[in-house]
Amino acid sequence: MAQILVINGPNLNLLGTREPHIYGAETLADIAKHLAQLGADLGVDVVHFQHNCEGDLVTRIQQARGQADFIIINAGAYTHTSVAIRDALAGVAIPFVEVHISNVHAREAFRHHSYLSDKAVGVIVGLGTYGYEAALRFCVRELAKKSIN
Ligand SMILES: O=C1C[C@@](O)(C(=O)O)C[C@@H](O)[C@@H]1O
Repeated sequence: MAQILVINGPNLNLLGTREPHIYGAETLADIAKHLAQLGADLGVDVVHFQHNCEGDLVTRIQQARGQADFIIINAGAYTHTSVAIRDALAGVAIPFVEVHISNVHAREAFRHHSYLSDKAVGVIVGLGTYGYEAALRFCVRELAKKSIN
């Protein structure tokens, strides 16, 4: 069964209570549960990982080599700062989709640049927590295309 690794970075463990006017009321546990259920319906294994530390995120990306077929990543604030996470994603060469709950382009200028976007297969911003579901559906479609060809 194909594996899709969902990675969430710093402060996303606070979803539900963190600036709900920006990030909504859903918790990370709600999102993880929903994605696991959707993954089961779509026939893929969804593995979830959250960490607040950059090095742990890098290590988890490295461990995905040979395991994950796709990565969905919301690197939180590290999106805008982390060459290390960019290098890890490039290093393992696993296709990935970058997700942001908020529309980062409608926010502070420092959120407009991402160290990940030009390496991503695609980027989803501003769709709220539905962005994760959209990303998962996209990944499953891509994997199905690959297995047909
Ligand atoms: O932590 C986050 C969350 C975020 O990645 C989002 O999902 O909208 C946007 C980032 O700028 C911010 O630092």
